[in-house]
Amino acid sequence: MSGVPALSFEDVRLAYEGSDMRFDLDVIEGEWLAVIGPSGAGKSTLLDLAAGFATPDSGRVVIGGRDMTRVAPAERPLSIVFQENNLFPHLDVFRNVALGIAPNLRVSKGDRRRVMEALEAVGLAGFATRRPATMSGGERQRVALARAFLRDRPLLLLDEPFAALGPALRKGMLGMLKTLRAERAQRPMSVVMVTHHPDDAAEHADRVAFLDHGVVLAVGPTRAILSGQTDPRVARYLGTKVSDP
Ligand SMILES: Nc1ncnc2c1ncn2[C@@H]1O[C@H](COP(=O)(O)OP(=O)(O)OP(=O)(O)O)[C@@H](O)[C@H]1O
Repeated sequence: MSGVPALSFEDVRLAYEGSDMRFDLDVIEGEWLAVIGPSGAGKSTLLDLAAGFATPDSGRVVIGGRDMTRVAPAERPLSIVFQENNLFPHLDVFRNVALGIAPNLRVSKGDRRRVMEALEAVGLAGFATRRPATMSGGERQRVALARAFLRDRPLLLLDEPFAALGPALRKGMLGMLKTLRAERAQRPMSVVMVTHHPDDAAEHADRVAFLDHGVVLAVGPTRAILSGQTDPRVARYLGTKVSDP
């Protein structure tokens, strides 16, 4: 896939005890890239490196054409949604979302309107004064999505944010994400989504990167990668049989 990279890992190396990682990967502006691979492959670490929660031993992390390798997480032009613990438990839903645009929680009238619109967009119009502990997992993840979209950063990192939800709810959440993203088609948000569900990748991703043992073993168009035909190691992971050419 050609185009301007929104995020590049340029020979990024990181060694933890027992695992060596080395990433070379471009995420193209406006694409939805799914990251799949076995447990321990380095998928979350890849996102941590992009977000600045991990610092490479060598190599560069470039976001929007700027070297961000040593830039603090808060200064990076991206949002990240994790599987859980995205919200501050002592703040109500309104404040949790408002943090996306007003880190000191000094909220103008315009901000207030935008927060309420974001909550409405994720179907949580009546939830502004609720605390996260009183909500379901799916509702909490919708709050996190509302905040991510309100922040309006060009890059959205998803670390299995819907993994703890049932299949129908997960599908619904991904559909909502797709809709929210389509609403700003003139400023496409690049998405990097770690998932253990190839079906989710098949439905939403433009491309898939397959990681194993800390390296990107295969990357390419979703259908080609998920067919298992491009790399037998992907086929083994997916449990698919590769037919003879
Ligand atoms: N902060 C850390 N300190 C030491 N080792 C780490 C750290 N973070 C990750 N690792 C190790 O790096 C390797 C990759 O971990 P990572 O969480 O990125 O894998 P993953 O592909 O996301 O796995 P899973 O699908 O199980 O979430 C693992 O061996 C893990 O133990």
